[in-house]
Amino acid sequence: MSTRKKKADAEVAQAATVAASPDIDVEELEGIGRVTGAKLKEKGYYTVRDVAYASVKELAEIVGSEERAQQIVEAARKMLGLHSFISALEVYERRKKIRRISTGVRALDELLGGGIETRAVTEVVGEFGSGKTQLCHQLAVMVQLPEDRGGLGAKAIYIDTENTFRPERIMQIAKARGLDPDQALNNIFYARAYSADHQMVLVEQAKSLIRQHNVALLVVDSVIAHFRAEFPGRENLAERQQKLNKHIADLLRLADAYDVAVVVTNQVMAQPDVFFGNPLRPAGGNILAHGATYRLWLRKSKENIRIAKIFDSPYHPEGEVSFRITEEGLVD
Ligand SMILES: Nc1ncnc2c1ncn2[C@@H]1O[C@H](COP(=O)(O)OP(=O)(O)OP(=O)(O)O)[C@@H](O)[C@H]1O
Repeated sequence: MSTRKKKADAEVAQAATVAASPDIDVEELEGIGRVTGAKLKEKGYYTVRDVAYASVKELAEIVGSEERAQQIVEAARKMLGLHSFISALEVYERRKKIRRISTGVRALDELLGGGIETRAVTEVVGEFGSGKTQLCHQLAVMVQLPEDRGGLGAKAIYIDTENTFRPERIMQIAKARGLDPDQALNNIFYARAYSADHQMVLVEQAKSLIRQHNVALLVVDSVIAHFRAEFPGRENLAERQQKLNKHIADLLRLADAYDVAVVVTNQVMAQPDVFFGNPLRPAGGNILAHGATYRLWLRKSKENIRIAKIFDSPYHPEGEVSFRITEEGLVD
């Protein structure tokens, strides 16, 4: 395993442990030592979270020095995934490491600045039949192509929540792109998610697959279906949003730590205030809006023509392009 993957692995495992159990005993903190752990507990700092938000000065009185207190606070914040400031240069360097997967549609790639990005969560939104699942199938093939043909020579993981995955369609698209259809299927790890909890567990399991294989794409089609079904109505909205928020945060962490492109599809819902702009809005509202790095809206035009538009992106000018869905997949 490469050092990069090992480091990512450790960070994600840590974050996952914390997410699963937010009240981790302060003694679990790396390098804390039993004596210091006991002292902290004596003074009321029982959990990693207590320490992460503590004042360095107050902790210094317990652990003996400000330097040691600072180390402890930083370790706790790291364990909780509470990253602090980084330089703008580091932001720039990180952005340079982003890789792209071609969608197979030149106009769409141009709109996306070269293709679907790794280290990001791309949300594909659209009405029934707008082509969301078709795009996911196509990407699961495109990622396998060599770099000079728009791919990353890598495998894909496909989490299917509504039983819409069609291996025959993958074979068709693979063939059209010059890949061996059986091999193309073999390069896709597939799982059907039967509930929201199962879906979240599958994301955990996806991490170990990514560690073992060269995976550069994770698809969740559709990301919100189980959450909507299990937490219906306004009375369950808070719980649903909270759970969905955790799921999206987990996907974002995975994308960033493992240099993977995460693509989630989302349904659109009618909104009550149809007189103010678009009568439709993506399900899950702000959770996905804040979580997803990019939002791509697909719309059915006439016959097999589809319109794609990016919205809510800090990096891209809003614009739209059209493409077709044919036997060969998505084409210009
Ligand atoms: N082999 C094919 N040849 C041509 N067009 C196809 C083919 N397979 C699918 N399509 C087109 O794709 C459409 C289905 O798109 P897709 O399943 O991606 O929609 P979706 O946005 O995922 O919808 P939903 O929300 O229902 O899952 C079909 O209606 C058809 O127009």
